[in-house]
Amino acid sequence: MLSRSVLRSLTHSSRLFSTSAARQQKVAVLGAGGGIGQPLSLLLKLDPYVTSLSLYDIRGAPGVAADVSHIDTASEVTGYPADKLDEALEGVKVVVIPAGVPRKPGMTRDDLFNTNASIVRDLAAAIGRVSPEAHILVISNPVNSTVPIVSAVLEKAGVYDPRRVFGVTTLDVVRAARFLSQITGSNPQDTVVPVVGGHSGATIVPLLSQTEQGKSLTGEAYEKLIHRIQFGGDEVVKAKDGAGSATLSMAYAGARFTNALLRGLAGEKGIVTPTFVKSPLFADKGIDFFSSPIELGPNGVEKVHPLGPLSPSEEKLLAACLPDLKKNIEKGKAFVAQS
Ligand SMILES: NC(=O)C1=CN([C@@H]2O[C@H](COP(=O)(O)OP(=O)(O)OC[C@H]3O[C@@H](n4cnc5c(N)ncnc54)[C@H](O)[C@@H]3O)[C@@H](O)[C@H]2O)C=CC1
Ligand SMILES: O=C([O-])CC(=O)C(=O)O
Repeated sequence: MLSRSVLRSLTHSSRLFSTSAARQQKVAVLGAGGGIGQPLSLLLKLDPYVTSLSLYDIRGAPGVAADVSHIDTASEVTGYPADKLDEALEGVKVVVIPAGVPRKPGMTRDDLFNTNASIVRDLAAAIGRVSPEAHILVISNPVNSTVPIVSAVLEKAGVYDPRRVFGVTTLDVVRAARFLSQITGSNPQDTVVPVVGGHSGATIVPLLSQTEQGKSLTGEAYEKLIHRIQFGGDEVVKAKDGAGSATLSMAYAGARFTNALLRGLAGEKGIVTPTFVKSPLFADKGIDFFSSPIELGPNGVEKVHPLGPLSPSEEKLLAACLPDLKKNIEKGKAFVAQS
């Protein structure tokens, strides 16, 4: 079991905009014109920790910015067209990246690599040049590879701080809470499931044994729930039938993670949530990025929490996760090495 205080923190950190802002920050969204970018920009406009919102896309960001800017919260909103990336990044403390193509039915997240790897690489290079101290929140898939890509680009540029690069895996946590609560009848807001590993299929490892509501689930009910959490993205891809993947639930998850980070940066204590970061947990197996509950603070990552005791089923899930994750990470690194 994770310690009581970590579990309490996970619960506390699973609220969107739960407190009033102590310190505010400039936030940029790269890919703001897209299916995730638009509702994410809307939700960030509502976040009291955001003082200024910089919306960039190769298509449509000024229009989204004009629209969102009419909402009656205090933050300033500016839209930047394709040729104004550097301006969009000036002075930003947090950059959220949902730029890139989404899946269509029949595709894996890894099938997006060929298009999205270079998009993310080029955006990371611009961040490294213009706002090297920014915290970078990567949504673009495949997250298991795009986070190593961003990290390697910053490393090449000599500005890498592993405490400031995050893969956003919050949607897995959101789905786990929702799907489990549908079975148990619990309130999803109080149903906090640590989800660790990576963000695709078998690399997504939900730790139901560590939750009050999930620990007694066994047999077919357990197997079905694990499958649903691991392949929740496919449900949406199938239902959208060629029109993309999760956008609205992802915008919610992205806004929630951004808010958690902003609260940590502002000095709030006890902000703990899973996110895919440079991690020592499986570094001895050559896997140096991993998602586990992370404590967020003024410098970004303050503490990487261990996984805690796993059930025999979770040990099996972890064993299946690690080789896939290793391949995804190595693919990202190799891409930058060859660029
Ligand atoms: N981490 C996660 O849990 C999730 C990740 N995703 C991923 O998020 C990404 C975006 O998904 P959607 O918003 O649905 O796609 P979308 O196609 O609706 O939007 C993507 C946006 O990125 C923009 N874009 C492309 N190249 C760009 C560049 N170089 N600079 C700035 N903007 C650029 C496009 O113009 C478009 O507006 C996909 O890779 C998807 O797989 C989606 C859901 C969940
Ligand atoms: O399934 C996809 O391609 C988008 C995604 O990452 C998710 O919804 O978890």
